[in-house]
Amino acid sequence: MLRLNDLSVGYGAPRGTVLAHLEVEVGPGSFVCVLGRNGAGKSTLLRTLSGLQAALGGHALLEAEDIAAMRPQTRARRIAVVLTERPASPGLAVDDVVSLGRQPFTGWQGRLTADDRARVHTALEMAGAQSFATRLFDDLSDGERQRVMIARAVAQSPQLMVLDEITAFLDLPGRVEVMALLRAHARRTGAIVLLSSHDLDLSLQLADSVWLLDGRGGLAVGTPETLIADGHVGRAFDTNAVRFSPTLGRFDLAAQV
Ligand SMILES: Nc1ncnc2c1ncn2[C@@H]1O[C@H](COP(=O)(O)OP(=O)(O)OP(=O)(O)O)[C@@H](O)[C@H]1O
Repeated sequence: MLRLNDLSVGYGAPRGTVLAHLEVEVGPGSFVCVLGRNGAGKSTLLRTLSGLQAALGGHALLEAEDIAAMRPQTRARRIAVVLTERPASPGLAVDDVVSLGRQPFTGWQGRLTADDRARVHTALEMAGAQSFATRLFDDLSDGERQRVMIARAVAQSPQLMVLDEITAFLDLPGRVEVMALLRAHARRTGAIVLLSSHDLDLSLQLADSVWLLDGRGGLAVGTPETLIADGHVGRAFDTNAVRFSPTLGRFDLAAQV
């Protein structure tokens, strides 16, 4: 269970609070999409939930344990984070990079057990990265690297997986495939998967639950169906040029454009 308990996130002055007093609970096995326009606060929220940024107030609890107070080793075992930044991995082959996902569990020598190796193998297959497992990570395309980082997170077998705009470099079939595999991973392992995305259509089709940031500091939480029907999606994304149609379930150009 992930619980946001009166959580406020943001920065010092001048930007200050981005999202305030969040109260949300997520059960195991949920695939949650975090949606909102540019600057709404998706990355700020996900960084805070990953323990990479201090909260301005309140707590984020994973299985009742405050994420901010976890020892780095504990956090590394329980939370996997995938960001769009490219980690430089000079000289490392893809399977070495994915094996790093097991590092929080290996002893001080970092030796992989047969179980660790099996998890790495399965993760590479799941993420569709098996065919380039022996290549150098730094030689891969952006989309291929993104799959490797997903494989590393899967190999880590975390309770919470946080992925920030990771589908940005993937082509359309790749995005569908990756989001579907993350949802299946959540269901199969009981992990909570939190993914921010600008892929509104796909997210609304695949998410168990959506966290919709309205860009004014508000957060609406619900199933895609309820958020669409209640007009939250339109309020968060409509502009003079495009409008979300709840009946069609997609954006249309506004009449005057
Ligand atoms: N390091 C920072 N210091 C101060 N303010 C920041 C910092 N990073 C982001 N912000 C501000 O916080 C707000 C939320 O930014 P954030 O990056 O979380 O939005 P986002 O929803 O992830 O946007 P995008 O879709 O463009 O990636 C914005 O107003 C942004 O300018």
